[in-house]
Amino acid sequence: MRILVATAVPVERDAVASAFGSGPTTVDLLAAGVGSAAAAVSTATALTTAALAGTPYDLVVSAGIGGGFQPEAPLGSLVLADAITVADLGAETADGFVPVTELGFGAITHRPPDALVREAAAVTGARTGTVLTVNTVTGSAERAAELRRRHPGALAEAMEGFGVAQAAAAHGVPVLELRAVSNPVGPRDRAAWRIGDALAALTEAFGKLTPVLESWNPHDR
Ligand SMILES: O=C(O)c1cccc(C(=O)CC[C@H]2O[C@@H](n3cnc4c(=O)[nH]cnc43)[C@H](O)[C@@H]2O)c1
Repeated sequence: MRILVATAVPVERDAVASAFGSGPTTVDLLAAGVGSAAAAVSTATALTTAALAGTPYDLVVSAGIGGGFQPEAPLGSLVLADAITVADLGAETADGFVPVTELGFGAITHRPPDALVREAAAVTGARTGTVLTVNTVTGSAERAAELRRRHPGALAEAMEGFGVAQAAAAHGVPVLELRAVSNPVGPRDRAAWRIGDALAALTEAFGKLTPVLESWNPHDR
């Protein structure tokens, strides 16, 4: 079982690495960049490189900190995606936002394997729900409410999951997204972000999650 974990920034990558100590692991870590496009390019490159070397990945995990919708996803808690949905890929119309799928193009959602999500949530204590991918961090109550109206199952937002999932799908590799909540989705208050607590939660989660991922049989989907 070969696993690729893609974070956005090095501090998130290092938080995941802290879960492994110095022993051998089947997990490779990648700081893939902030935003969906950077994450997609970096992840696709890593997947292609591994495949060409004859050692393809079996699973990709998009991981890092994220905003949590309140009160369902409190600061310091974990959210595991049962759906990875891009929230702002579409068109503004006189009737409001229309996703690209309703315009006849592409996809807006990738779905991680059900059984693996259930098992991973049980071992980490993560809540399961939709994790939105956005290009702009939400900064107002109005935008948060609009996202909740359009995505009633959303528990968290971040900026990379959909890009990582697009790359994984192009390679036929299953994907997970795990977010540790560093801030509420809503009015911007950068001083209230609890990044340290979220990174600690990410480390603890990977300590519990990795044995589950390593023993997962991809045919149990
Ligand atoms: O403070 C800012 O202005 C700012 C603007 C863009 C990005 C950031 C980050 O620190 C984001 C880093 C990383 O964290 C994820 N993240 C964390 N909270 C949220 C959120 O509420 N909404 C979306 N993304 C979030 C994201 O995946 C970034 O990669 C700060």
